[in-house]
Amino acid sequence: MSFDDKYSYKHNRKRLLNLCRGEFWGLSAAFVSFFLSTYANASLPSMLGKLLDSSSKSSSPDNKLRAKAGFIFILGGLGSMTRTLCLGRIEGRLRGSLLKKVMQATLSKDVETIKQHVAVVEDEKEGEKKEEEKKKKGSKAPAASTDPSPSYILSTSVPSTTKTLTSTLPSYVRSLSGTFNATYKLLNISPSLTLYAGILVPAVGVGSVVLSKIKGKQRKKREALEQRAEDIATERIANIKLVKAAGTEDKELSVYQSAVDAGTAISTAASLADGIFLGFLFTSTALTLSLVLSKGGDLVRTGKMTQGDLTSYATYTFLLGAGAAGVAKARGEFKDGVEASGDVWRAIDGGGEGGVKGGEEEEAKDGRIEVEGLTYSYPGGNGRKVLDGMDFKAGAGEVVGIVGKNGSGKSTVAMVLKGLYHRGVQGGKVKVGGVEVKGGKGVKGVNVVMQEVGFVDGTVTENVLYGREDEFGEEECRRVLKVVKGDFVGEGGSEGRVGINGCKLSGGQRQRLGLARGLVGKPKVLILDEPDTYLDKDSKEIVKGCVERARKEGTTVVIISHDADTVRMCDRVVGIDGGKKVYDGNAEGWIEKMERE
Ligand SMILES: Nc1ncnc2c1ncn2[C@@H]1O[C@H](COP(=O)(O)OP(=O)(O)OP(=O)(O)O)[C@@H](O)[C@H]1O
Repeated sequence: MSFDDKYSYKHNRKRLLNLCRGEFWGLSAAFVSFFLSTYANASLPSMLGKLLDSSSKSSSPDNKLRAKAGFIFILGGLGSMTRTLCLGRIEGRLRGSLLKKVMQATLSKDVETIKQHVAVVEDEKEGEKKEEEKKKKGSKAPAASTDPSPSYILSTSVPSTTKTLTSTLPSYVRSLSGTFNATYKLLNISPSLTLYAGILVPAVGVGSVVLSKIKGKQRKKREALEQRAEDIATERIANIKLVKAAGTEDKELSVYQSAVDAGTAISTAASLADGIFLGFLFTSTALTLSLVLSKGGDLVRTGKMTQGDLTSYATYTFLLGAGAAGVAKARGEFKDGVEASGDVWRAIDGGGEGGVKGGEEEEAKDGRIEVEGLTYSYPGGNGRKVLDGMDFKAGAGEVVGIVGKNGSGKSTVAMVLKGLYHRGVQGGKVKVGGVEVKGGKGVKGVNVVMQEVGFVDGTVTENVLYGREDEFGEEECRRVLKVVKGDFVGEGGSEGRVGINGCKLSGGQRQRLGLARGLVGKPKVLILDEPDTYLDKDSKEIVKGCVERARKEGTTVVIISHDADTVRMCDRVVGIDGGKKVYDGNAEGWIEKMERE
């Protein structure tokens, strides 16, 4: 079964309905209250007719009838209230549970898969073209699946999935039962008059089929456009400094506006189709009602029908129209919701890509690194070999530099060593401390300080010990902060907050805290990816201090750097070009080679 077959409409609907299983008691209560309110709704027009007949026939009130009417009014009110309450609670619970599952699945995906989303968005236009071509050729292959961003799934697809179950589906059932009930009552009160009301049925049927087809097509386009607009907004806001510094606010606003406008144009077309249908329904209902009332007036005048019956009849005619419109609307919305749920199921299943890391990482026995014939292509990167049979070795406790031009593959080696990139590995062997790194599983005892140090909104201590809080406490934090002279940080010291993504920190402070994080727990291997980018001349001494400290602790240090001073700290240097090792020797030799070239 292919990936697209798995997420067919039938599969998505089955999985959506399966969500009900865990909500048996809530749904049972909602069903009972739904039954009560439907019963009250269905009885209301006949009851009103009876009240009219009773007050027009006699001046003394029919208390029994009034009590029955009062009971029905209260029953209907209570039923509606309980149904709304039950469904609202179920909606909240289901949404919460799906949000958690999507987030869990997103966090368990590998870095390469999450990064790939960017490429999918960029390829959207290409995808649309291919789809058009497929249609022209009459191919029955399933439509290419779009890949919404995790944030779009959390903010849009999950709520529309749960609403389909707790709002659309009940409206569908309510409208359907309302339509059947109204038809039954109409036939019961006057079969001859029902001929007139029957005019509505074929018109509504044809209208609903046409409308749901038009809406289905528009939904797909609208979703893709909404997602595009959200991605643009997220990216531009995250890069607000870039936008402001370049003074491109107006340009970015117009890019965003055209994405929003494209979505609005589709929504307008969908609303127009909805509006035409509902307008048509209103006119045909009004026409039918006027026919019913004029013919019914004749029947009342000739004594074949009471005024109360005619009132009930007119109300049921109206309810039939409203029920049929509700069925058509809910049917289209249900289809949309089932399709939106497909994004949620794909996200929860991990979309067949990446995957959850299984089990504990094995501890490195020592700091040896052995990379043999490593070949790597980025997933979605057109098969280009970023690493092409790369060899690299480091002995325990050695300080080795990985050097080379921009884009030569240095950071990719670091990510593979840490076990963060694995899907793109096409060949070769990677071992750290005698333990093989494979299948997205890293080796315990390897710390990496990334080129862009990441932060979460919390204190300095929380960020330095990030992910290791169970193993280490404040004492370890103080020790590593001292090495990087990190007692500088903010007003609150190590208890001061760094802000969302460390927005309160300077570039140099970020890098120093990154280095401190790298030293936590005296790792067997420490990988430093361009640790000196944001540091001034004095602060570069901090990298030196950090490397010396690691050396003393017997840690193998891998430094990726372009800086000659940093490279000189290394015992040995490995040069890469085009994903291949082109140099293995001392630092001075490499620096001379660079100067010659
Ligand atoms: N997600 C990705 N998808 C496709 N190609 C990528 C991706 N990330 C990086 N690359 C490509 O892989 C190559 C190696 O990138 P890498 O970051 O390893 O280089 P680097 O040597 O560390 O460069 P720099 O010195 O500029 O940091 C580059 O040509 C880059 O364009």
